[in-house]
Amino acid sequence: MATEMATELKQELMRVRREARELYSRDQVEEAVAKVAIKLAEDYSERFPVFVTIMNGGLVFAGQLLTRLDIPLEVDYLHASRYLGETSGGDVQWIVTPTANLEGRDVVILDDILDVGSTLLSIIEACKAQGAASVKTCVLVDKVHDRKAQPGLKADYTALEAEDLYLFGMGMDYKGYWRNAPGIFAVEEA
Ligand SMILES: O=P(O)(O)OC[C@H]1O[C@H](OP(=O)(O)OP(=O)(O)O)[C@H](O)[C@@H]1O
Ligand code: HPA
Repeated sequence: MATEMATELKQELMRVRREARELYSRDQVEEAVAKVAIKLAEDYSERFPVFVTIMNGGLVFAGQLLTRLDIPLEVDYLHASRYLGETSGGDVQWIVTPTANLEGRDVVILDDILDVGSTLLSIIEACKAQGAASVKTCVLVDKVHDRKAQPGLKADYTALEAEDLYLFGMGMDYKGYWRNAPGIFAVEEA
């Protein structure tokens, strides 16, 4: 029954948070974000780029990063998802496309995590198809494993690396929850 399931989910969400392993504290994340911001500010200071955040996961990272960039830039977002509240991914589904005209623009895509990389690859392709002059990617965390959609796939800017565990916090969700967790946490197997 629906109510019983909801109770189970509530208990699971509390257990996952309680038992999670902190990989990076909020302060460590902020420090890493500040370093990436320095590089981006150098590279884009005179290019009037558009920074496109991938919702929902990219929200927290973008919020931290953008205010550290004192350069003229535009902010836009798109919503694409291939996990849809689950912990394993399917095909990338586009929910909202960017409103800015990307033709001729220098585009920087912001996201929380590069895992397999299918999401970023699909978005890079879509931005190029719209005529972007350049498309670079910037992620908060790169999950280290050998299942990348293309061997050796990396973002152009990476704040942190993490081991091959299911992560949440700083924008990354566990079953739709805990994006707000203050740090990067790994789910401990029950
Ligand atoms: O590298 P990949 O294996 O493609 O996974 C990375 C993507 O997965 C998550 O999004 P999700 O589909 O969960 O949507 P969300 O942003 O709403 O959480 C995350 O925010 C990335 O966009
Ligand atoms: O480890 C993860 N956590 C949250 N969202 C994700 N999307 C891809 N991998 C992950």
